[in-house]
Amino acid sequence: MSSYDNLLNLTGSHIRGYQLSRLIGHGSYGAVYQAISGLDTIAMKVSMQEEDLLIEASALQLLYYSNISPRFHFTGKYGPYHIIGMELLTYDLELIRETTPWKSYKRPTLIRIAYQMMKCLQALHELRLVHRDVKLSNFALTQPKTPGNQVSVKILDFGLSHVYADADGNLRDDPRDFNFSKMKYSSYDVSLGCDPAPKDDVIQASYAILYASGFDFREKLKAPEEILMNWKRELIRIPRDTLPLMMKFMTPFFEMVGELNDIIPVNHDLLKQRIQECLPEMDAGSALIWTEEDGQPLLI
Ligand SMILES: Nc1ncnc2c1ncn2[C@@H]1O[C@H](COP(=O)(O)OP(=O)(O)OP(=O)(O)O)[C@@H](O)[C@H]1O
Repeated sequence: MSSYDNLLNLTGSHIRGYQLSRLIGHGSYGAVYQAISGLDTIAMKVSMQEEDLLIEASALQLLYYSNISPRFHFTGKYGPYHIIGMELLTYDLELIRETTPWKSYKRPTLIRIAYQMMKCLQALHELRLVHRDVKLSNFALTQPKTPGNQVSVKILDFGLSHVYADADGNLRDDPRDFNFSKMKYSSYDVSLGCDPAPKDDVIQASYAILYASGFDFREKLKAPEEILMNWKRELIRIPRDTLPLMMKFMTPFFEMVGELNDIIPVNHDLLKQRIQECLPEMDAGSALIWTEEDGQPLLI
């Protein structure tokens, strides 16, 4: 058995001058490790899927200066695996939601998270990139900055992303030919069979925001196809009546999400403005702070 037989067993391996020190997590085809070289600690994604990993690497390079995705360091090979070295983030937003006592974010935190999610999508879409796999666990926090422990939200996992248009605006097909209509958390249009467009990233983000608020989206996804489709349609058609009680305060945002279509480009600035209108007494664009309360990590 060679030293790289098992993707999940690479702790201790030396790759590109880094030693893999801890398995952070794994997805369907790859694993992410923490890797250390002297004082430098990074994240290393190791995967069997060459094509998706190369697409992820090029997306991260394209986004390098936008500051909304992990900073790209390098890409390469290790035995049968393809690797990406990138900035190490801390916890993803789903993990934090799960560890809070009420399994939800409080309004002022939620509003700032939503605002930063829109900033992430704005930067992507301005580079004609669609993410196509937007969910709460694909957003993660940066390492806290001193002084003040400020953190920001970055977007992860570009394996399913796609540059949807060239510089002249001509639409580009993805030869990988994924079937996004089968993805449970696809937007209504995509569930019907339409190609995912920027507005569908925003709609998926609106589901992630609902989930972050404490709404049991995971349970909703288990509902029979017809009921789920009906809910997705009603959420964009009449958000005021479809939103759960605790989320009615975000109606201005959801109403605007409901008006999005594939003809008029997404106006991210207006979406951010709508998020701000949902909780006027607080600055939605202000920084998130990572702290501790009774020994428990807390995001405020
Ligand atoms: N740069 C990073 N810094 C810190 N953690 C990361 C980084 N990139 C990914 N992770 C974490 O590593 C884990 C695995 O990520 P990965 O993107 O491979 O799979 P996934 O999103 O969990 O699953 P899937 O591939 O099925 O969507 C996740 O928990 C993710 O939060």
